[in-house]
Amino acid sequence: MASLMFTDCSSMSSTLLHVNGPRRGAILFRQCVGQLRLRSTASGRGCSLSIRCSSSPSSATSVDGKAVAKTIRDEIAIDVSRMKESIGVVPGLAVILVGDRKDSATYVRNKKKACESVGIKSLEVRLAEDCSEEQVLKSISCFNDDPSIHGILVQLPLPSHMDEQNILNAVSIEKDVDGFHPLNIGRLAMRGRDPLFVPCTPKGCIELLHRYNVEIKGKRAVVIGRSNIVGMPAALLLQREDATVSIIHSRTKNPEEITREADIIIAAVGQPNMVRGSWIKPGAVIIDVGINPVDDPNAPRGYRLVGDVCYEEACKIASAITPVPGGVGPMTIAMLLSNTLISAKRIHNFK
Ligand SMILES: Nc1nc(=O)c2c([nH]1)NC[C@@H]1CN(c3ccc(C(=O)N[C@@H](CCC(=O)O)C(=O)O)cc3)C=[N+]21
Repeated sequence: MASLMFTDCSSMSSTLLHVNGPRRGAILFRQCVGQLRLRSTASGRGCSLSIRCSSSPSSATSVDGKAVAKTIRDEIAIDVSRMKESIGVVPGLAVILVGDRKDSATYVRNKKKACESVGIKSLEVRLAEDCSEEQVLKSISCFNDDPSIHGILVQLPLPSHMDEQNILNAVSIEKDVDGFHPLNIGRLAMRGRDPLFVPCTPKGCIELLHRYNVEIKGKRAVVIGRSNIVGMPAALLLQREDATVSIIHSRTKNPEEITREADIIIAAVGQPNMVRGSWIKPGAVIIDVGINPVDDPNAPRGYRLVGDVCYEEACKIASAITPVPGGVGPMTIAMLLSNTLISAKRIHNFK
């Protein structure tokens, strides 16, 4: 039983914070700057809580990644048909899937569906779990040379007998729509330089902040997690947007204390409900990248998805938060389509 202590709700004062919904009018949010009494019961992975508060607690805006992703797909579809009509080129994405992980197969299917929905051509190569690294490299090389392919994605994780670095390095930097090539990451890290592609998930996180008019410049941002594909590039992107950035990882001594300083939190660790209400500064904006399956016998699939942030606690303290599912996940796929379109436009010099 964890107990989070805020005291005396009746002295709660509030300031109004402006956050705009995507393409909607301004919404006003109550930023709770007073102290609340909050008791939470942490049982296993779930987290339930009860707030005893004399006035009703403020509730965060749900940052609707699903809706924003739909808007972005519509924008992309318009550009794709404009390109096809004026120069006869259809953007093409190649996806390489090695092995038969169920989750990977689902993601790849969703990417394919998303491509179809905007008119991007998609090609899929499936290789057996026990195929050789050379076979993967050969597929990559084929797509590198294929002028009808503008983006190449190697679905991760790869089987353990393969050298991921070796394989990601083989993708032509001009077609690296995942943005995982070291040259792209290096350019992302350097001032005055620009990568050809920004990794999809971090790009989706920043896009959500932009579309909800969350100011990043001069704000304190905390990224929880330092993976090559999300945490690290997310921190680099926030820094490029002039935030003051801290990165929290498994060896950080006082993660809760540091996170509590943040105006913007990007959580990408893969630990269900790790970030609790007590970690959050009132009024903070939270982007939850975690997509963690937890057993739930009542759910149709036998499990449900939860984020890295305890949503029920966080939504009472934050000013805005992404749900899981329906937050960052759909944005990742929308950004993959965006990167594929950017690539095709660049290769064909189409504005
Ligand atoms: N080379 C590579 N690039 C990737 O971008 C990549 C990858 N490998 N490997 C796996 C991860 C994971 N990933 C997701 C994309 C969309 C959702 C998504 O749309 N999720 C839905 C829920 C889906 C469901 O209900 O199962 C949502 O959050 O609303 C999730 C996860 C991309 N990844």
